[in-house]
Amino acid sequence: MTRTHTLADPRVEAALSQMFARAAHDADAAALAREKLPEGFAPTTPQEQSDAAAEIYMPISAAGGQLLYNLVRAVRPSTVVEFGTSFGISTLYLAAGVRDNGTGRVITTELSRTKIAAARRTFAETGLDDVITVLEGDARHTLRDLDTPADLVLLDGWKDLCLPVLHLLEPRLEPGTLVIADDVDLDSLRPYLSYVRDPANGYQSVTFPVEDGMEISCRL
Ligand SMILES: C[S@@+](CC[C@H](N)C(=O)[O-])C[C@H]1O[C@@H](n2cnc3c(N)ncnc32)[C@H](O)[C@@H]1O
Repeated sequence: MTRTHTLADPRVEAALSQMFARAAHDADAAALAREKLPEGFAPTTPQEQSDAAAEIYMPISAAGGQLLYNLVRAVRPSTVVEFGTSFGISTLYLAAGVRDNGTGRVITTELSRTKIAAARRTFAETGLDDVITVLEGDARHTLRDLDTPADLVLLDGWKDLCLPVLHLLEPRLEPGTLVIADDVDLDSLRPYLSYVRDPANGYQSVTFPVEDGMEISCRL
């Protein structure tokens, strides 16, 4: 018997390949963003950073996405929470896993209105919009009143906010919940990594060597 999966759905394959092709031009888009923020990212607010970066995809890698899909299949989460939708590449991998589980949903949050509009179109075109809820705004507010446990978490927004967002979600993490963060090589993720790698804080954490590295932390 041939088995298939939603990542092989032509609509999903086409959306992912188009978005990865556009993301290949991120360096050009980043140069334009730097012109909008001549003093750099540091003195600006997360909203200003997101507005300046509205054309930049900054996606997880395809291999990272396949890892997320497999984790969703294995964990069978009722609720996946994602911080940092961007144009929706990682969200599609998560939602494909949810679709193939036949149960669950993805809640994702993003600051850039431009990106949210594009991501919503993509979610509808791929037929995955019924399992995705997009929360518009700052994750520190949109995820504050989450009314359910977060059964699998992807933290991929601005790296200096990953630790505050984790703290916000901690009351909703049951023992055994996996929290995944992308881009372990970035300096701005260091405070987060120090926290989840210190067993005193209640995680067993491992760096998974997929492309630029994902930190997978299990809530104890
Ligand atoms: C690295 S990109 C996410 C890439 C996405 N996960 C993917 O694989 O395509 C980070 C995104 O997080 C968003 N972001 C940053 N800080 C945020 C915040 N406080 N609340 C919501 N979204 C935020 C940015 O606007 C940006 O689009």
